[in-house]
Amino acid sequence: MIGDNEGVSSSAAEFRAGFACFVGRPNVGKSTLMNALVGAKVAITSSKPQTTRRAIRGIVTRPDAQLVIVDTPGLHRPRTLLGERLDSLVLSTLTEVDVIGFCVPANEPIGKGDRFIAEKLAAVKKTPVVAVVTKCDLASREQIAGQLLAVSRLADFAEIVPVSAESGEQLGTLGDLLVDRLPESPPLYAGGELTDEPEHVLVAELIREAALEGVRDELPHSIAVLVEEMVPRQGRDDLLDVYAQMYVERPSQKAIVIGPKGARLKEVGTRARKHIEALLGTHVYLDLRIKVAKDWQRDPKQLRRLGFYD
Ligand SMILES: Nc1nc2c(ncn2[C@@H]2O[C@H](COP(=O)(O)OP(=O)(O)OP(=O)(O)O)[C@@H](O)[C@H]2O)c(=O)[nH]1
Repeated sequence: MIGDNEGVSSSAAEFRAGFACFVGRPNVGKSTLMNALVGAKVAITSSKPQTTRRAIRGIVTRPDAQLVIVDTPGLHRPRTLLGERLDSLVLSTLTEVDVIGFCVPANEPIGKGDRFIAEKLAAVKKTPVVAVVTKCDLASREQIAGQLLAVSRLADFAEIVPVSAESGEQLGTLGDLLVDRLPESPPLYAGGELTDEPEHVLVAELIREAALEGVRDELPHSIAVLVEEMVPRQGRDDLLDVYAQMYVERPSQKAIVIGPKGARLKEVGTRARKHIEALLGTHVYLDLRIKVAKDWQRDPKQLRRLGFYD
């Protein structure tokens, strides 16, 4: 008994906890990687670039450590007001975390975008950077070796590790490399918690993800979802009414989302509802409406309304 207690107290003293974030140009697999490490779906993923707009935290709790992962939007050159705000969000995130994972895919040559980010990271001197070569399941051994070498020439990284979120290869190693750079600290969040995003934000993200499936390339940047109300149905403890508003920028986009005779919007609603039910563990009635908010990405007032604060 005494031996057990000693074991607990000595491991508690070495417990590490802190924050990590993944950066990289859009579509390199940051969200997928975070989900694979956390083991649950908390950040949305899609094959379209720049679907992630918020710093969503996923929490990995192990016997020896707790890693809180902040998922950042793709770092890119500002084009719209929304883009500028995203970039300042990313840069402030970088100085607040204990370790940064810089993601470069194994199956694409290093380009201007990667160099742009590597330069930004070099300027954030106080945070160690682990370079992560992602999507290794899509590349040959030679390609991976070449990419590791090319990445090592980009900047002076603390470590470079090849991984695949798809096959799970080297995810444990990556976890260890990140944890090694966390300070000694008791856990920051209670066990079992996977994310600290408010529920309505996660619900809005699930709806947006459902709406993005199978639509044209320009649409992702133009869709925003606001969950206006989530209330238990009167007299029922197993049913939640969710009222959500989807915004697009142009009437033509509204028509795409709605589809012929409303078929697409109905599909989006059904898909989103299933994910929300899985997230919240209750039956859900989803009231989903769609509105045109002209050029909302360029309008500070509308941006604030949709949750993108200065
Ligand atoms: N085969 C394979 N595909 C992957 C892997 N990781 C991500 N992907 C795919 O790559 C695409 C982009 O992944 P995301 O995780 O959304 O990329 P992201 O970097 O978070 O993208 P943004 O949110 O746009 O910045 C998706 O279609 C993923 O399924 C991997 O390890 N292997």
